[in-house]
Amino acid sequence: MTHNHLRSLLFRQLFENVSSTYTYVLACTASKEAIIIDPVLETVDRDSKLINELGVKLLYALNTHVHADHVTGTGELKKHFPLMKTVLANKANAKSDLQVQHGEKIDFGRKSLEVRATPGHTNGCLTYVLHEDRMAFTGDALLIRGCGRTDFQQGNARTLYRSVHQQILSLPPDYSLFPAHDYSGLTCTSVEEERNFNPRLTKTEDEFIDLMKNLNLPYPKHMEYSVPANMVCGIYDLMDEKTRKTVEQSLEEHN
Ligand SMILES: N[C@@H](CCC(=O)N[C@@H](CSS)C(=O)NCC(=O)O)C(=O)O
Ligand SMILES: [Fe+2]
Repeated sequence: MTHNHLRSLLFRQLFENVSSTYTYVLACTASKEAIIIDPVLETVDRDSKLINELGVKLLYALNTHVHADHVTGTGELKKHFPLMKTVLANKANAKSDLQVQHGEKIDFGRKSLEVRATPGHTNGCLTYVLHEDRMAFTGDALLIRGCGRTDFQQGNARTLYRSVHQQILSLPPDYSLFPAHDYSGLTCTSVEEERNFNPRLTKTEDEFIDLMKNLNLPYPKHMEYSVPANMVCGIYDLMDEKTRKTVEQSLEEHN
């Protein structure tokens, strides 16, 4: 007799349309233990309601990195789910309940995420791999047909190129890849697609570095307060006063 129902995954991809961020809820259907990846402050109420409706128990809120373009929802989520723990990479040098590093596992029920360090967009960028469901959550290291920029925080194009090739595109070709953002309406991709069609990562390392130097993108509009807010996982009490006031004000304007 098989027990596949005991190993199955409950999965939701959610979208925040101001920052074009994807948030993911994953739960083990057998135990109902769940995690959330990259929640956004503005959509915490929506996401909390969904988690309650699904009847799952939220163990961890994982940030793939210290985001620069929006404030993480992990701090506000703690108010809804007090036992939940915030997670960031130890290399992020930030404040979180748990600091994880390359090679560690994050378990929820019968499911286990492998933590892979994929620096280059920031030093603390992580990719979370769920091998048994052949999925990986790449944050801003690898975007669909793109990649994270390398012109601020601790960005380094050579490091990013190596991270993506060694830790993400080296996964089996059928693995599905889920990024932290998409700006063109695409929702997910696969290792095979990105190996063949990623216009940046199919270049040589030197060509990639040259291309990344010349992107000329404007800085994210909310970077000045998003980075310090995310360095403390979006927890108001841990923010300096100016950051807290700006975050509160921007949330009021949103609501
Ligand atoms: N316009 C947005 C910011 C867009 C941006 O810079 N996105 C980042 C990911 S969020 S740190 C990025 O790496 N983009 C790569 C690319 O090629 O677009 C805003 O103002 O918030
Ligand atoms: Fe980012």
